Amino acid sequence: MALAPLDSTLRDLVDSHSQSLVVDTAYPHVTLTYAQSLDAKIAAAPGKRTLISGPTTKTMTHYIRFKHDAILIGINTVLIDNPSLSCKFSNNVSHFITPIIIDPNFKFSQCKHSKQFISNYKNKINSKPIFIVSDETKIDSTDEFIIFKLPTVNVNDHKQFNWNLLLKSLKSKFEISSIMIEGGATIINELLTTENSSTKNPIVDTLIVTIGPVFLGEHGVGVNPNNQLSIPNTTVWTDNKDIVLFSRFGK
Ligand SMILES: NC(=O)c1ccc[n+]([C@@H]2O[C@H](COP(=O)([O-])OP(=O)(O)OC[C@H]3O[C@@H](n4cnc5c(N)ncnc54)[C@H](O)[C@@H]3O)[C@@H](O)[C@H]2O)c1
Ligand SMILES: Nc1nc(=O)c(N)c(NC[C@H](O)[C@H](O)[C@H](O)COP(=O)(O)O)[nH]1
Repeated sequence: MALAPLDSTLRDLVDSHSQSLVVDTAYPHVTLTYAQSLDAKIAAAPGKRTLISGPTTKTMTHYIRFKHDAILIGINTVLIDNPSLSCKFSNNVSHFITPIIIDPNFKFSQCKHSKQFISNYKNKINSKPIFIVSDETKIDSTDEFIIFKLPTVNVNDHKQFNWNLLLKSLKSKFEISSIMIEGGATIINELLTTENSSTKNPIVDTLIVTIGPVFLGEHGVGVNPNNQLSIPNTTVWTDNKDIVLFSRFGK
């Protein structure tokens, strides 16, 4: 289905929040963006794809994709939502975004749905997807995707990547200068409280949160970072349905 027209104020806000203030850095520009309910849930229940935001902010999401080299999500979101991870916004030119999936144990091998983003690569809609897997995983790149191996540490029996190493590696190995991170909950919670190890600023440069006019209740999947967190430099947009909060988070 065609996207709704892009609201011009939203376009200006995305433009002013998508540029790196510091260009010469070892890190890509990181935009963290997601849609949440009024009770800070991003899905109605684990495993349930849930529409929270409306058509105007959906167009904004695709415009944000248009402004970034890559889109990163966690493997659970891939398995639950079967996302297209493509950019449907075009300004006479198409934008080939690179899907990046965080999948230390390569759970993607258990994927039972149609793998939309792989078909999109084969149909020349996306760039070739990159899976980030643990360096202990025995899987190699194929003609459908790139396997990129990184070391992990064990935290509560989970293999954990270091976000600083991961983001710097994406820039140095794949020339990714800007990355949009869409979730899910685990990744959002981690990134909200991760520092850039050189500057000690938040590792996220820009935060864009869409709030839909709905409560999703106690079974919902929540955004709840470990620590208390104040959001600096905020600007708010609304169309009297959704509310979008923009922040130059990392500065
Ligand atoms: N509303 C929104 O904007 C939005 C956006 C994306 C996803 N979602 C929802 O989020 C839910 C999924 O969230 P979730 O938390 O279960 O899954 P997730 O998509 O965040 O994936 C979590 C998995 O990613 C891997 N991972 C994450 N951080 C890692 C790290 N530092 N090192 C190594 N591996 C790491 C692990 O395998 C982990 O189990 C789904 O219901 C989806 O619909 C909502
Ligand atoms: N903006 C937004 N509003 C929502 O109500 C919602 N549930 C998501 N969720 C983001 C999640 O990552 C989805 O899986 C992808 O947004 C799927 O979108 P695509 O198929 O890639 O176009 N995002």
